[in-house]
Amino acid sequence: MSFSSITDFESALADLSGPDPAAIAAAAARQAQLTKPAGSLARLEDIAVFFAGWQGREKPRLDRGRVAIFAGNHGVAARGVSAFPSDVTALMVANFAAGGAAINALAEAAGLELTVVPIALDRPTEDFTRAPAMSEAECLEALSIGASVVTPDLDLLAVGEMGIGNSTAAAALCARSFGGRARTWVGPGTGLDMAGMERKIAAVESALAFHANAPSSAFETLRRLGGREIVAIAGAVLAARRLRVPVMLDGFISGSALAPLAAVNPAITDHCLAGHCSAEPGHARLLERFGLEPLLRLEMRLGEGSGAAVAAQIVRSALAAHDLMATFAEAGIAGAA
Ligand SMILES: O=C(O)c1ccc[n+]([C@@H]2O[C@H](COP(=O)([O-])O)[C@@H](O)[C@H]2O)c1
Ligand SMILES: Cc1cc2nc[nH]c2cc1C
Repeated sequence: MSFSSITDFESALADLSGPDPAAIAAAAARQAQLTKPAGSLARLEDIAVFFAGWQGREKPRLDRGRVAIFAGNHGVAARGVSAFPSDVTALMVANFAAGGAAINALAEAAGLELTVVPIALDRPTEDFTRAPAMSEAECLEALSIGASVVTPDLDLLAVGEMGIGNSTAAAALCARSFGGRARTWVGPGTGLDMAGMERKIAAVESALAFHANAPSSAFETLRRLGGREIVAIAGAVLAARRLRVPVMLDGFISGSALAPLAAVNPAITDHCLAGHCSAEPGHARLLERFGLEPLLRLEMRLGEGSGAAVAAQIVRSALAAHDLMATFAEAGIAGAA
């Protein structure tokens, strides 16, 4: 899937297919027959049925899962809104390639493959407090780059990001999409002190004022306030929907990619699970807006797909129970009276 025009993007967002009702019914019926009191595996049961619906099979699988990490640099970082300098983005991309980052260990532990996609790191986006972050062509290109990591053989796509300054973009995207004051969406990111937080709040406030009269479409919000890695996540999630590949979201920044889309069509998160709730304060608020209950609350705030990779292990447990447990009939046990 690629996005060669804004219309391509808008039609994909307007025309979201649903899960397979027959597979959902078959998986739910199987859950009801497994040797346990009805509902006792609770959300593990829901996860199995969710995967059945999107994969279109009674017994869903997780043979091939991919973590896709997108990386981008941000003009707004020059405003002192991160605890780290922008060159750390490229250095961490090199670390992902060398196998030394947290996500390398966590993807390996979860049995997921890892794809790292740096996007024009030597060309930071414009400072969105005084200009649109990207041109239309740049935004479409980032959407298509995101879509290109999704292949029909995937059983799960986990989305992650790396980009110094991108929690400022995420806060701006959420505020513009869902309303609320800048300070309700801004948090410490990589570890800002109080003075840094005030600069970050001021940057988000300036951005909201600068773009206040711009069209409120999902594309314009992404283009004006997003970053290339964030836009790529939006493209990947749309492509996954087209191919019915379930998605595991990561933290605040990965989720913020869907805020402008959800403001237009809330069904965009229907094929997504929230892997965890990050310590970044805006994340809990964002998940509430999406109506998603996170699988984990470990107070992580790393990004790079780390929370999504850990949560994939919960999915493995859910699918194993669904696939491998005996039914009451098979075990010769009478069901509930
Ligand atoms: O996933 C999260 O919720 C999360 C929370 C705080 C920071 N991060 C990561 O830290 C970077 C953004 O933080 P900052 O302070 O540079 O805006 C970016 O590379 C993210 O992957 C990620
Ligand atoms: C070291 C470092 C690693 C990261 N991984 C994702 N975001 C990050 C930000 C920093 C600063």
